[in-house]
Amino acid sequence: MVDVPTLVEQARAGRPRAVARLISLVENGAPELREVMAALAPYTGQAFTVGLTGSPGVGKSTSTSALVSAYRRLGKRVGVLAVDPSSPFSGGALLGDRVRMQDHATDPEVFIRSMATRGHLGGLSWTAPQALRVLDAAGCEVILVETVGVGQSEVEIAAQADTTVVLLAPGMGDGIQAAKAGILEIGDLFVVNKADRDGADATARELNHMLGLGEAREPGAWRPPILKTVAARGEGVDEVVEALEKHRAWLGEHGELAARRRRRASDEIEAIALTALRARIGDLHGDRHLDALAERVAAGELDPYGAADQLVAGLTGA
Ligand SMILES: Nc1nc2c(ncn2[C@@H]2O[C@H](COP(=O)(O)OP(=O)(O)OP(=O)(O)O)[C@@H](O)[C@H]2O)c(=O)[nH]1
Repeated sequence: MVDVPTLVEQARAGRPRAVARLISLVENGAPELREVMAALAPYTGQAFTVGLTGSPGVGKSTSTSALVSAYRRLGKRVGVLAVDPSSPFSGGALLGDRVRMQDHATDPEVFIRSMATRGHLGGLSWTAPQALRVLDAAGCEVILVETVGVGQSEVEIAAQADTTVVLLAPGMGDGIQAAKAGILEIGDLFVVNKADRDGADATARELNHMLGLGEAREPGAWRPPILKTVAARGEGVDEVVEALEKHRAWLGEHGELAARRRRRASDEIEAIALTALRARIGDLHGDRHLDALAERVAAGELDPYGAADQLVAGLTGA
């Protein structure tokens, strides 16, 4: 049995084990989640969430760790969520292996957690936002969401944050790769890491060109800055924090923060509702009903839309 009220109280007091247990409940899609989310709701909405994405090897975990240090210097409580949508492995193991994060392992004001979401019942659309709620309620003022890889799901997760940082590194043809993966559109901030290597300026220029940053924009529009860092030495990282704070202020002034959060909430509600519907289709009709419809569709006796209508109609009034 999970004692939800006690767990929530402990998490709010910043007890790492309680935070970890709540995130495990999210990850496992536990039945207690409904109660957990209801209890957490009044304490959420405070954290500034920052998504970080970029090709493997650009230095995401090094940058995340450097950003944690920078925010800690400002006295902020920080949460880190590393999401790996392609991995079925869960628990803290993943990040535990990530040596660069170990600098913060003993800091009681830093909460680090990795999540594997492959095969999760509700999919990604609700696991990451719900884990964010836990960290938010635990008093994290900033939450960094690092995604592993740049597949479509990773991009979606990073784009769900208040502010999204796209990381690149010189000499990897990264600009072009990023454009292909559709991540240029989601960047509020671009960071060319490994600026100690040749080609950082060229990458920044290429990016500037691809983003059309030289062109005129509407007055008041956000112009994504391109910054350079050497994350391994912490260089340029304070400037990234400054740019993040600028973007946060811009979001607030333009009503975008609220709009982004509403969009995120609406995705979350839809995902939960769809999961519930899917479960009800299964419960109400069982496979036999679906099989019978499928047989008729396959035999050309019924069209798939008509069959789907019959399935959905069975849900009303249930
Ligand atoms: N030269 C240089 N190397 C760096 C810098 N930042 C990170 N690295 C190195 O780049 C490699 C990849 O860094 P990670 O932080 O693991 O990169 P990642 O993007 O998280 O990579 P994945 O774990 O594969 O997703 C490591 O060997 C780092 O030490 C930098 O600013 N300059």
